[in-house]
Amino acid sequence: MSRKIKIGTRGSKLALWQAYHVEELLKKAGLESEIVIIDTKGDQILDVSISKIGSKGVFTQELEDQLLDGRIDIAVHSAKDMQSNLAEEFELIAFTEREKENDILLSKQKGISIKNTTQSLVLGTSSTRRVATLKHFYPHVKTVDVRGNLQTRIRKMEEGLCDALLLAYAGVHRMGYEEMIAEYLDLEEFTPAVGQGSVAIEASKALNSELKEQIIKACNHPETEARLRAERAYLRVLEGGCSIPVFALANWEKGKLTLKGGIVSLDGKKRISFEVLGDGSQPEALGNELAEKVLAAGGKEILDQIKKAQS
Ligand SMILES: NCc1[nH]cc(CCC(=O)O)c1CC(=O)O
Repeated sequence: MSRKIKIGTRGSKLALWQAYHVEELLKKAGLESEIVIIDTKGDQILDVSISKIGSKGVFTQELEDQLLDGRIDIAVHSAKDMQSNLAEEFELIAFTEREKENDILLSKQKGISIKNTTQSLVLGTSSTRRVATLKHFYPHVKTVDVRGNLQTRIRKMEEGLCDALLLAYAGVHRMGYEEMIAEYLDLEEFTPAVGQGSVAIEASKALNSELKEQIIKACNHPETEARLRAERAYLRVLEGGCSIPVFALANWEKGKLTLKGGIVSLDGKKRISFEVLGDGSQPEALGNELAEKVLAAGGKEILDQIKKAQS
């Protein structure tokens, strides 16, 4: 009998949901697995803004160490938390079927909407993309930095820190708070972060190729994969970590991929966005094409400004 596949994950509730999700997909394909919880540096520094400590690898280093020495076979992540450039030894081998990509407002108050300009509204978020997008489209909305897991954020909201939280639908859905969703935000305005809504499976390139193929067959959703590879190629050119307000969303229609995405300046004054259309079999080329367009249209200046402000 073959041995159990070891799934490495962080210990947060959202991370565990993702690991159980992958375990379930493997099980449906007849593959046995076990979950190995790994503590990362990022889990220990929750009170400091990730953009201040540097996003690179704070949630992934310890998982990658264990991938390399074989203590785990795969590591499971929110696809959007994965940096665009992995170290040479690793690869993303599968992306689970994506769920709704939208950002949403979560609130206990009735009738909350960012479109209502007659009411003052304070939103809790810690994402530079969301703050800059609000400044651009909804300058009347105020924001306040809120950190921690979803449960902690909801508690802070209840204590009066903000009227609503601005979050990804996917995480809210996975944690079971859908009934508190007050508004779904428009994908044209709040174009999500690259990868939002999908779970990525990372492996060492040295992973046994037969096992790798079995895992891909069990967990990978090819349309989601094509969409995410296009988005991630875009992110790679922009060198965007989670602290840079870039956004991109690919869609799949009958073998064709559309990719819309861009960048917004931190003050919200400039927002550049394009849509490109290409062949579904060449997702990376499409990502590169979008990046070229965005950079040439002023994205380069915005990027340089942001890097200067954050250094
Ligand atoms: N940035 C943190 C993060 N990473 C993944 C999710 C949610 C799940 C997902 O988008 O796949 C979240 C929460 C959020 O942005 O609201």
